[in-house]
Amino acid sequence: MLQIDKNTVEFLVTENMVHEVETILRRDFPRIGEMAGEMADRGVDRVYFVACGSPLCAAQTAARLMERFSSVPATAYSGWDFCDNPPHRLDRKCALIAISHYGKTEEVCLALEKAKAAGAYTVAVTGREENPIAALGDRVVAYGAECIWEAHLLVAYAFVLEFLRRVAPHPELERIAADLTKLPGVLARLVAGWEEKGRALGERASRWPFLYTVAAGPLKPLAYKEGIVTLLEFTWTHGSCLDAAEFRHGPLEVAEPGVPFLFLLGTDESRHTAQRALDFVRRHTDDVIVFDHREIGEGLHPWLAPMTLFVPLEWFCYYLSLHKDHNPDHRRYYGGLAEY
Ligand SMILES: O=P(O)(O)OC[C@H]1O[C@](O)(CO)[C@@H](O)[C@@H]1O
Repeated sequence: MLQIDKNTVEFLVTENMVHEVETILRRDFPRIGEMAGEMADRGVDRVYFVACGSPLCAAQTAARLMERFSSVPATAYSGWDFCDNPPHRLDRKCALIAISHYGKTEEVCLALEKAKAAGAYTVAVTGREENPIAALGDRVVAYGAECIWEAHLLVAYAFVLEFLRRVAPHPELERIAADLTKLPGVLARLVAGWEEKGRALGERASRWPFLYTVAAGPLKPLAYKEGIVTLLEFTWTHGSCLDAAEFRHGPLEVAEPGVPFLFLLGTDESRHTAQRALDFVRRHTDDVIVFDHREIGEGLHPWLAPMTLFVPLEWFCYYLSLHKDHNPDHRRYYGGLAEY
């Protein structure tokens, strides 16, 4: 196993996570509430999110939340997807929320500029006020955190919860908002309690040549983030992300000994869909790891599972990478190291 000082690894965001989450809940939710008020006042009736990689997955989760509990259309686009084929409807009654941690991702900046030029209400969500994207939108949320998954999810959820509270209230959304106050405590216990389990599971998975990540419903974007963005970019582990709802339509045929799977289980209505795929897989291979919000989420609302499950996954991926003798901060190509 690679020996490195975990305090020097940027990939690992567990140390300040709880404090960062508390700060976003306390400081940014009221500010986002004001922006949501502006959106409501101008009659916004459609929301677009634009981002790439991990922030896109957070945005997809929030867009799904909005569509689940309201009739306000919400779509999350990857940057070039939005720029190349923008939605037909893009006007002053649309809001576009662009998320980019460093605020330099070309296609996210371009999408924001296009939306602003078309008259939409635009918001840049970024790590720091001085990042380039901050100057491009009507409003900025500079969350000042390194734990981007939790930060992006919280900020995107805040837009959904605060906007819908004003234009289309729903009791389930108030339950989610109430449970968000309990999130820091749950995250603190997961950060403290999961390092050793994550290490053991990471060691086990480091012996596998690849990994299929499977989830359903609100956990699908997290499964993509972990199964594609994190496993490929940070741990250099081959793999793919599979939709449990589609598992019967192709993926089930490859289940056999030696084919490893990682399952994310939620407590929302889609649990039975993921459970069914898991039950099938377990009949054909022992190489299965399961992360379950029912076991770790201390009863938090099912739509907070993407936030709780991230912590065991973070420890798991960190130790998977170390057990493969790979520093998760190390890149070969990304970030200008190779022409792309
Ligand atoms: O949030 P930013 O700064 O736009 O960066 C997005 C990048 O972050 C990642 O999600 C993680 O490095 C990449 O996959 C993606 O290219």
